[in-house]
Amino acid sequence: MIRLDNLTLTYDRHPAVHHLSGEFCAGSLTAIVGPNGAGKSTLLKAIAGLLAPSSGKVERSSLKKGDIAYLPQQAEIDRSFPLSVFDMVLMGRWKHIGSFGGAGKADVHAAHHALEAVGLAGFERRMLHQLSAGQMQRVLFARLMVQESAVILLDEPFNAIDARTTADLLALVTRWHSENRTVIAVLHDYEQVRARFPETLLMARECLGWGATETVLTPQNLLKARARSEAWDEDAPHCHQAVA
Ligand SMILES: Nc1ncnc2c1ncn2[C@@H]1O[C@H](COP(=O)(O)OP(=O)(O)OP(=O)(O)O)[C@@H](O)[C@H]1O
Repeated sequence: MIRLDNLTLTYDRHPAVHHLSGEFCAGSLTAIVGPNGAGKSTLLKAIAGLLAPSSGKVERSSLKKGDIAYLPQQAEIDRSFPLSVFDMVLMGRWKHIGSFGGAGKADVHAAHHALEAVGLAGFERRMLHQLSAGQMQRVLFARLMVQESAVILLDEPFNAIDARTTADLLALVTRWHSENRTVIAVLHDYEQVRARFPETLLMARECLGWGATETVLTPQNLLKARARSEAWDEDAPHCHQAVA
């Protein structure tokens, strides 16, 4: 379970996430939604341990760093690095391989199996910069598969991805959920969220709703989120408590 306790996250003292409290239960499948600039990616980074809270905390109970897999937005991934598809997927096995060991049979098998599962068998030797956006996303999902993490964080995983690839990758998300992993995804497609994600956190820097998707994604809440984000002052001083 991951618990947020009065969590506030800031950049250069500007608040991006405000006094957020609640919990992601073990095995839950949650969408984080909200307008642009609502703090969704910032929250995901804090859960991944990549951004320190300016106040409050993220409690990860007994989870260790390797138990949390994080998929950033595609724009944040440098594809010019000379790396093959196979090596990229194999890198996901680092916690099994360790710092000094080489990849064993089981690791190589897991990487091949994952590439097959995402429909990229035969692409092993391709370099990352030779892939389309959709193929790259399949590679990143294959890497998540071999990580075998208890918690999987996905930041806009289906952005600019065609319907077929989205359906394939959504099926993987559903499989992870059935395997009792905790999956948290930042998404913008409300229909997708309603159809596939039982829990939703709606935020506009602060929490506007967190719970069963049908009770959170109401027209009133969505209007409130839009109004809240439009009204937000980018130059607001450090962390005044927002009024609910
Ligand atoms: N590295 C950074 N340095 C300074 N400010 C940042 C940084 N990253 C994000 N911000 C600011 O923090 C706020 C929240 O950004 P964040 O990326 O978390 O929003 P988001 O909800 O993920 O938005 P989107 O839907 O557009 O991806 C925004 O006002 C943004 O400008």
